[in-house]
Amino acid sequence: MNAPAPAPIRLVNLTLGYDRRPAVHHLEGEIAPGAGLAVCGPNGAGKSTLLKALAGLLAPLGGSIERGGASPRNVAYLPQIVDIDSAFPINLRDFVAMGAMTRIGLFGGLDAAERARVAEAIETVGLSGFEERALDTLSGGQMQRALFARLIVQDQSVILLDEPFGAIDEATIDDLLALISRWRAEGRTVVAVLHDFDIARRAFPQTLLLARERIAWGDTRDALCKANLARARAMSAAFDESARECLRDEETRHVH
Ligand SMILES: Nc1ncnc2c1ncn2[C@@H]1O[C@H](COP(=O)(O)OP(=O)(O)OP(=O)(O)O)[C@@H](O)[C@H]1O
Repeated sequence: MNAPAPAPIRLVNLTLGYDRRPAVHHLEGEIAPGAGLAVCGPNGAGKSTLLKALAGLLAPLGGSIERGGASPRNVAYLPQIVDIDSAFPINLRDFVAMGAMTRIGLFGGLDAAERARVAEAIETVGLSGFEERALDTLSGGQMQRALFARLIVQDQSVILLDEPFGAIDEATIDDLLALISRWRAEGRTVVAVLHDFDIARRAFPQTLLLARERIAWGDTRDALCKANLARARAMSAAFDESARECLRDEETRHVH
């Protein structure tokens, strides 16, 4: 694995947001090495925001993410498909090879070992024969497979997936879930934002149910129980988008 010894990722009183407006409040928890964690919750709950922070793309407004010596560079991050530019003029092989960039640099050439790794990744996701195809000619499911092939080449110990199964068919979902189990069997940590609770129950032992704050974090079946889901919906509906400051911070300030 292209990574240092695994350490837990600790979220310490973590508050995240944009332009000082909090989107996720006071999150506490620990993601153990090798964990399979689903992040679920209503629209706008802060799921993608949390993933961006775990990927090192968003600095906390408060609190911290402790990585035990690892850096965000040791994380492979798959953004939501809407945020990916598939019109980029590149063929599938070169796109998958971009996963090797942290090892070889932006303009470094691929040696034989890296080329073999790229070919194997393409085969693993079932896209052999598509190597020369332009990215913008791939179907949605094929594009998702290509993105997973790039993650294989990245070879990181922590893999973050933002809604990896939107608009793809059952067969592709099954293949990609098999890949996720393989990653976990290799000791990698996988954190995935999921809207489909059945997939969370099937493939992710742990779930964080988020609605701007932590509603539940633990065994997936317990976290996604009816009572918690109802609470998440109510919290989300009650959230005041115009609130510029975190209410709990305000209260703490008044107490002191
Ligand atoms: N770049 C941004 N600038 C300002 N506000 C943002 C930005 N990105 C997200 N937000 C706001 O942060 C909050 C959380 O958004 P986020 O995308 O994390 O939610 P989500 O749980 O992933 O939602 P969904 O299920 O709809 O994808 C929302 O209120 C959103 O409008």
